[in-house]
Amino acid sequence: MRNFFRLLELMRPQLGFMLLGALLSLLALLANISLLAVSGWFLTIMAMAGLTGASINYFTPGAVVRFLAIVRTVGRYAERVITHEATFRILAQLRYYFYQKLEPLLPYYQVQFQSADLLTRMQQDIDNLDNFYLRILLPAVVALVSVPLVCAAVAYFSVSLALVLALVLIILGLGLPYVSYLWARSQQQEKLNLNNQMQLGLVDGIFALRELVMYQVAERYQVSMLQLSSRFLQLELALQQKNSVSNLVNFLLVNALVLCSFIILVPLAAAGKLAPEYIASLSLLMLVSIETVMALPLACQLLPQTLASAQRLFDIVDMPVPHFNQGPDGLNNTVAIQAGAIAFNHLSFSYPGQQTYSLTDIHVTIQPGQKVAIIGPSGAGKSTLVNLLMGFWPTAAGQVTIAEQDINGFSKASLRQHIALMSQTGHIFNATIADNLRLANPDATTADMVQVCQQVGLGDFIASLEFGIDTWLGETGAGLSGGQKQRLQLAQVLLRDSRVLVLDEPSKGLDGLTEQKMMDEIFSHVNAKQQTLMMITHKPIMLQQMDLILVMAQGQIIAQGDHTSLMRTNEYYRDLLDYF
Ligand SMILES: Nc1ncnc2c1ncn2[C@@H]1O[C@H](COP(=O)(O)OP(=O)(O)OP(=O)(O)O)[C@@H](O)[C@H]1O
Repeated sequence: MRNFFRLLELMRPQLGFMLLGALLSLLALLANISLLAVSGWFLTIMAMAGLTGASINYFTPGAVVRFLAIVRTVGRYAERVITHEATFRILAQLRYYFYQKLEPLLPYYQVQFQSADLLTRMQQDIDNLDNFYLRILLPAVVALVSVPLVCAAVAYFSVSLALVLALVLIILGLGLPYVSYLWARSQQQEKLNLNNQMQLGLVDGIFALRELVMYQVAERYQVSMLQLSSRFLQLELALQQKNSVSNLVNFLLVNALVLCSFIILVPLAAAGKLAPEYIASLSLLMLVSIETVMALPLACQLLPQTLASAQRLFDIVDMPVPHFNQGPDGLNNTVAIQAGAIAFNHLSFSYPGQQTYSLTDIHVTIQPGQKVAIIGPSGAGKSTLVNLLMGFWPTAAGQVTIAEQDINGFSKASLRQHIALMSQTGHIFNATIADNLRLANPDATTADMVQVCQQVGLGDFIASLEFGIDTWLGETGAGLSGGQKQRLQLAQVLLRDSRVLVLDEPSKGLDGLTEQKMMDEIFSHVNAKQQTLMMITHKPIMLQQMDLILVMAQGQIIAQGDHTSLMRTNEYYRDLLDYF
């Protein structure tokens, strides 16, 4: 129930729309019930007048019927508009809220989150929450108000009929759905789990399609997906069958209610305690009064599923947020990042939930404008070091400082404005080359973009394309080769014009000539702009041009110096270069 109230609290800003929607819904429902009841009464008195030849005023009832019909139609239309407006606003607000909560957690909990699972949560679970107002709260509120009103109106004519009506409505609205829920609970749960499994399997399968085909396991994958899918269909069928049984009981109860109304009302009319024209009116009212609770079975069915979706989303929201102790996005920070030295002061770091340290006692200072290479075997901690500089994780033991200020205190915005990172796992968006470049610098002109593409060796390729830099790239840059993707990411970093460039193996996989040209361009760019360069690389041609080389192994800096001195004095460095 805690999730129920948390959802209510989240939706509070849309309370006005929600209440207006409920009011209109109630109005349309009551107009419909009254319309049928008044019509029944009107038809009866008209028939009786026809039989007896009595003259009656049919203008007033006719006008009332027309008025109720208009209220019902307009009310239903307005109700649809307002309740859908409220739902869309709620959804937009929930999406924004959950994304805002998720964003600061993402680099921190990268290992725990599975992208397919996150996708399901952010898309399907949030979509499931749209049921909460439209299909759960709204019917419940409407039933709570309308059932007592309709029963009170019937009690005015016959208390016993009102009691029978109340009993049937409670059975139809709550009893029957509860029994159906218990009956189908385990299958519903299994269906939900299967649905999640299918989504995860499908997303993983699509991402890994090439590997599945390559390792000849695509067929096995298809069979496992088919098994899940046929079990899902079996469950759907079983649930539909149960639903049909519940619909049958529903139908029988409603008709029994109408029969009951005749059994109670006819003797009353015979005894002169009820005007006979009310018999048809009240019987029709019985028939239509089930509309007050008609949406409750679905609400009961959707409630557990919606609360389960809310729980999955709140599980993310409730994860402890890494504490960065952020400062304001002030000018001082910007000035400091632009001009200050970067220092790692006895920095040790372990990833959340890990027992071992990925970095141990890193102690080094990088002066503004210095070109620094970081080398070391796989798993040495090179990427971790640059990720800490980017502020992706808060540091606990030791410090990373810029101009002697702890970066935990810098705002993320000012840190990322002045430190540009080209990581190994950069993402190319499903957009044009120009759109991808503008992500890095929204103010870049076409000339800037063309120039930077030339610098990274993409000039000829882009010139050969029919639409040039306006060429659409497809999902994750499908229209580019691996090397071209890498160069496009480098172009983004250069276009960003930051004070510090952090490049994680920028020339990995490129042929010697392209690599040489690209590196020359990077160095002349960095020299011209007096930028600080930190580069993870193993390429000797680059190492020779670096001011400082940090040799890392098992999370430590085991040697540092320039290429010539390290070649002369450090055997590990020489072996490492031979190895690469
Ligand atoms: N998100 C993470 N969660 C937990 N452990 C991690 C995470 N990222 C890296 N590690 C661990 O930290 C250690 C250092 O990893 P890191 O990626 O920094 O090495 P690297 O030197 O950059 O390796 P490579 O050259 O292969 O990219 C490794 O033991 C790795 O398993």
